[in-house]
Amino acid sequence: MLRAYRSSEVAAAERPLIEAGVPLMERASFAVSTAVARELKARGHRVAGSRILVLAGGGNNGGDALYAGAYLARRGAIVDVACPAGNVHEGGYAAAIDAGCRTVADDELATAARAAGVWIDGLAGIGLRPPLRDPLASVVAMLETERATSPDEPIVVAVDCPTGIGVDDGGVSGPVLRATVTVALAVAKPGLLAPPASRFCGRVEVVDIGLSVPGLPAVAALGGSDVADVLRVPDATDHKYTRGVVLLGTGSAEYPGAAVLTAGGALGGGAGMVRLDSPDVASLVLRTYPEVVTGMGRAQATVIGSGVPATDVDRLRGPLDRALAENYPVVVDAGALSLLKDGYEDLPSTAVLTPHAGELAELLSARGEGLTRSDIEAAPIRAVRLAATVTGATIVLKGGTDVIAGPDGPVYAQPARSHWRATAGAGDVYAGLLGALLAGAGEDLARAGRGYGQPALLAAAASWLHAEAAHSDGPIRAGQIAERLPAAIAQALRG
Ligand SMILES: NC(=O)C1=CN([C@@H]2O[C@H](COP(=O)(O)OP(=O)(O)OC[C@H]3O[C@@H](n4cnc5c(N)ncnc54)[C@H](O)[C@@H]3O)[C@@H](O)[C@H]2O)[C@@H](O)CC1
Ligand SMILES: Nc1ncnc2c1ncn2[C@@H]1O[C@H](COP(=O)(O)OP(=O)(O)O)[C@@H](O)[C@H]1O
Ligand SMILES: [K+]
Repeated sequence: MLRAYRSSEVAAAERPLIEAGVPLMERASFAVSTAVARELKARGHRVAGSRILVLAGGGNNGGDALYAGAYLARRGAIVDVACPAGNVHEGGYAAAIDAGCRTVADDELATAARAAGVWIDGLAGIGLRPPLRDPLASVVAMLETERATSPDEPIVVAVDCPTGIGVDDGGVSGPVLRATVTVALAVAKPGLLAPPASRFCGRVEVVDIGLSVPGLPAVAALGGSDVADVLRVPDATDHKYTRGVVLLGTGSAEYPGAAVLTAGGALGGGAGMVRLDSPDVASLVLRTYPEVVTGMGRAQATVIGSGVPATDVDRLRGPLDRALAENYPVVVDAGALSLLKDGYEDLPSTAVLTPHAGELAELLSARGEGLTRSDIEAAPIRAVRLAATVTGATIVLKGGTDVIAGPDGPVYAQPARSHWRATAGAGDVYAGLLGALLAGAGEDLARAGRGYGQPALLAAAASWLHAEAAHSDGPIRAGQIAERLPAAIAQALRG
């Protein structure tokens, strides 16, 4: 699991170590120099003879970059050092000069940038309060143009974070220096995991510098082994009912395929049994999935709304109210989200809402929170937290990175592995899959009560599996994502 902590929490955890003389900066800069060497080697280059540009701001982030430059110069790299902030970390600068680095004047920066195959971005780290001010703002804008137009794009290694991102809120409010790889010191930071900032980070590598940050992370991203920990694997005592029954109120005469796709998601996600309560589309679903049972009945999780137009959702009130009354989990997707615009003031965390940004904007405005779709896309962490607080429910904001929050606990940010996933019906598969994971835990969730954080964790696990199943180098259909879910589950369980 990648765990991200806010800059104030990192700074508080650092303080006693720094006071005790623990050489955090030496460790950080050594890790950065190792990352640079690894990037060079991966492209068939050696450190000796490579041209490297150190971009050093006036804070400790600049210090890390300068000491890293000194290590690399001692290994034979040709290292230029630019300090465009007007001030500089003195110890780091002295070490760099001592190791043979060359200082670049401000008017030589563009030329030095063009000549270097690697840029080390130490302009600002967790001490930055965006938006970036001049002179750094213009320097970053110039470097970004240089990077984007260069025939040989440089490898940009960001120290701790790409300069310019909102480290704590994941926002982007000015120029940002896009990274190839971000070397996160000790722990990730929210902006490294959550969009839009995470889109500027490249690969995120967390390096151990002997600093641990206590408490729950603000943002987390599950890996395969975390998913394996929460999956319910059947044993000799299980039968279809204990594994979890998913009831689907999905699909309609207008969008019949959504019922097929949610059923595929639930079956592929390991449901013990799938029941379908959508008479209009039952024969279509049975043609693809004869395993599905039609009609109402007991279920440990309910999925409603996928492929049901808002004009036809009244029939879903029954299953929704029953799930809420019995405290069983319910996934509220697509058209069914419109049911929540009136009433349903205080939902439990076992109600999991799966909007895209447009649907979340509509839901929030119906609840008196005037956020537009673009406000939500600019600040998804804030939007899901707000929506979870306002509704009491667990929120899955679907997109290139799924951003998930319950009424408390961390926000989960689960990235797509391929953007070919953005295809019609992929969300229906997700809703069915999530239904299966929730049904597997349904009895426990029903017992645990309203504010329990597990639904958000299960939604994050569903996002990981969905991303894995949708991983593709070319176009993929939603139906194929459903078919590949069993392999994704097996992959998580293999570790
Ligand atoms: N505290 C420590 O000893 C350690 C910190 N580490 C490094 O230190 C970094 C944090 O260092 P600092 O707290 O010195 O801060 P930073 O170096 O991240 O940033 C502060 C600098 O940015 C400038 N700045 C802030 N907001 C700005 C804005 N909006 N526009 C333009 N300039 C702006 C400040 O004037 C200051 O020069 C971490 O990200 C990490 O790289 C590591 O060396 C590990 C140990
Ligand atoms: N840019 C993107 N890259 C990867 N996945 C995406 C992107 N945008 C959306 N997705 C995913 O595609 C699916 C779309 O779901 P949704 O908007 O409900 O569409 P539909 O109703 O057609 O299924 C979600 O699982 C979402 O996470
Ligand atoms: K940086």
